[in-house]
Amino acid sequence: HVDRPTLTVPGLVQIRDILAQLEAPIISTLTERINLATDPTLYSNNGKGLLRFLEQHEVISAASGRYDYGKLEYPFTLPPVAPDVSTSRNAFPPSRFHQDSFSGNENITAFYLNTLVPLFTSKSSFYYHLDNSTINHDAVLNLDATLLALLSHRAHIGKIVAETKYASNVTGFTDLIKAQDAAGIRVLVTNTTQESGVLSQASTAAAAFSDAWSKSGALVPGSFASNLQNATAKLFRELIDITTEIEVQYLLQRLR
Ligand SMILES: O=C(O)C(=O)C[C@]1(C(=O)O)C=C[C@@H](O)C=C1
Repeated sequence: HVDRPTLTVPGLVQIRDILAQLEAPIISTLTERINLATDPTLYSNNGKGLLRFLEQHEVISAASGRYDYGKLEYPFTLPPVAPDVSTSRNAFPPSRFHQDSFSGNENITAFYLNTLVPLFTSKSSFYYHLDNSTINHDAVLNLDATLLALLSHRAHIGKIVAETKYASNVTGFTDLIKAQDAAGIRVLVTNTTQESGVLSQASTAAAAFSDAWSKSGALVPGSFASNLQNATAKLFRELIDITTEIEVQYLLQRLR
């Protein structure tokens, strides 16, 4: 992969801005999805139907370059991008992005199916059908696909968080990487003050979105605001954990 471009990662302050800017689109999509009635059979067999839907869409997305090297977008159903290998002709100095082989998408899918989908309890739909059916598999799956892609992108920003943290503490990380000390790396990348800020901003955004939907005249059940708040809290707690795992796995492979 010598022909891969040399991509330099931004600093931590800028990357945290990028993470913060993804909160509104994520909670906006969650707001739409939580207001559609859900047929649970859509997610049976470990989400087989959802994954089949994703695969058809991801084939089209891949053709437009969505999952190319350095996009920080990773498909749920297609083969992963090959990892980088450092050689003397193709070196990876600190701050140069180094593709690893880990994907957090399996964790994201499991969380989505087991924790988030059960919170999609709306009985009504904003699609009006003359037969009074609230079922709209395609609209539901499209929002699932949009939301999953956003969650995956957000979590995989962890790869560049990891790179920039490595670049600012090369000696500290090198020994841990050589020892393949995942627990030690996890301690070094974790910042609980930052986590609290992320969670509180997500909570503020969820309140703003439920407010805006109600004030804009959308049809919402009485439990909408608290359901959205609850789903958002669970979602961002999990996103931070998966982002952290992606950071750790990235660093374990950083010196390859
Ligand atoms: O901002 C960081 O330092 C990150 O590593 C990102 C992030 C997050 O997912 O938002 C993950 C782990 C840290 O404990 C704090 C925040």
